Amino acid sequence: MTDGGRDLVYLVTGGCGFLGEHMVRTLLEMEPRLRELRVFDLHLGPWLEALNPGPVQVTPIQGDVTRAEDVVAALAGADVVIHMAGLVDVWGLNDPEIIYRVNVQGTQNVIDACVQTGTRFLVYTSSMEALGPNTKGHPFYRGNEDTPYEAIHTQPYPRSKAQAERLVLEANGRKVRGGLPLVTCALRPTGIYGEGHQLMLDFYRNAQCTGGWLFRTIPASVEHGRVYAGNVAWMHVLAARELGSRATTMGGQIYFCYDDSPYKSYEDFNLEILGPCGIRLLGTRPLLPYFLLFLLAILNAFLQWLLRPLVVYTALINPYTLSLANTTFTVHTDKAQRHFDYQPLYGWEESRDRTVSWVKTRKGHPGPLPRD
Ligand SMILES: NC(=O)c1ccc[n+]([C@@H]2O[C@H](COP(=O)([O-])OP(=O)(O)OC[C@H]3O[C@@H](n4cnc5c(N)ncnc54)[C@H](O)[C@@H]3O)[C@@H](O)[C@H]2O)c1
Ligand SMILES: C[C@@H](CO)CCC[C@@H](C)[C@H]1CC[C@H]2[C@@H]3[C@H](O)C=C4C[C@@H](O)CC[C@]4(C)[C@H]3CC[C@]12C
Repeated sequence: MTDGGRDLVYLVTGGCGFLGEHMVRTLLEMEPRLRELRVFDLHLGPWLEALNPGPVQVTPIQGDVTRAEDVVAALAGADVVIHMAGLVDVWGLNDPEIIYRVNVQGTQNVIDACVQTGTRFLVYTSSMEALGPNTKGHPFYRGNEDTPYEAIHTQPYPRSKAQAERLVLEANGRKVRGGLPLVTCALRPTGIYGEGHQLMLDFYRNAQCTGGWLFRTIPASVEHGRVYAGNVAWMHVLAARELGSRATTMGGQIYFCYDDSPYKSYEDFNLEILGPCGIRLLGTRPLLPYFLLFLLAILNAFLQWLLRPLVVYTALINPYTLSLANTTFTVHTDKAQRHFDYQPLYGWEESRDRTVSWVKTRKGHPGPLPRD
């Protein structure tokens, strides 16, 4: 070991995204063996500049996971890769072919680069959507990694996450350069919230336009899984740290991401954050009958199709997001604790308060913000 035990090189793909920034900051704070942290992203954030100089060398790498040569160059000499770059799109913003290229081919490129360069440990950020909810609306009520569930993927984003996850798990045990086996695992967050969560800010700003009100559209009884970004990042730190010594247990495994965030409907959960920011939720039951919302979702999908040659029209509600928001999907598991001693770093109150404080700092700011 060198430099006071700092001997490891990590690469985080997608390190400048919402979760990526939490990942980078958590690694710097919580991984004492880190010598160099390479932050790979299509778009580099200006906040990276403030991280050097420090005890860890932070190396920003502007690159594209769909370009195999970019990935190989970034990975050469790295010990661990945390692969979270991806297109998160359930709104039809991107062509399905592009989603496939980034999420699936990009992941294959990361695996191939591990083999080529000799990087032995790969943690993949999958999603609950690799499993569900399915389009039949089957509830997944506080399930775990072994709960049987019929995964049906009709949409490009969840399909791509399921395909990429499979590639990662199947790559476990492949021989990398030097002859040692690759060790992989996949983490499946549910809906992530926290500082930098753009969609939370969008709900906040929408409510400001209606005098501080949000209107209930989803029954309070529909539970939606949520997890704090700082805990998701912490789970990645621990998984990456333990993959070497617990390869037999952890290699090729999936883990749901979980913490103490309460089980609530999507809107009731958002209110836990937005309530302290002065927002109220109108109605104890949905204010619009479901069939009207469904018609609105269909209309939005039709408009998207109609306008496609001219503009990419997107709306929050489409048939898929509506079905997602209206289907119970929550997890209750301790697999990560059993396999690699995971305990949430932040309790619920702290996770909530950190997010509330962040929303409040954005309060008076007009229009969309660049991430900082
Ligand atoms: N946000 C959630 O609720 C959630 C839930 C479950 C899983 N996830 C997964 O977590 C990961 C991060 O999601 P996020 O919410 O931070 O999204 P995000 O869009 O904020 O971050 C993704 C990052 O990947 C980068 N990226 C996109 N295409 C790239 C390419 N071709 N090459 C290199 N970098 C590229 C983007 O520039 C961005 O910085 C994704 O893999 C996503 O599927 C997110
Ligand atoms: C009916 C609307 C009025 O309030 C609410 C619509 C909410 C939807 C836009 C969101 C409901 C569920 C969200 C998704 C879920 O939290 C899990 C996800 C998995 C992850 O991999 C990416 C993000 C997302 C798809 C997330 C996106 C937003 C919702 C569909």
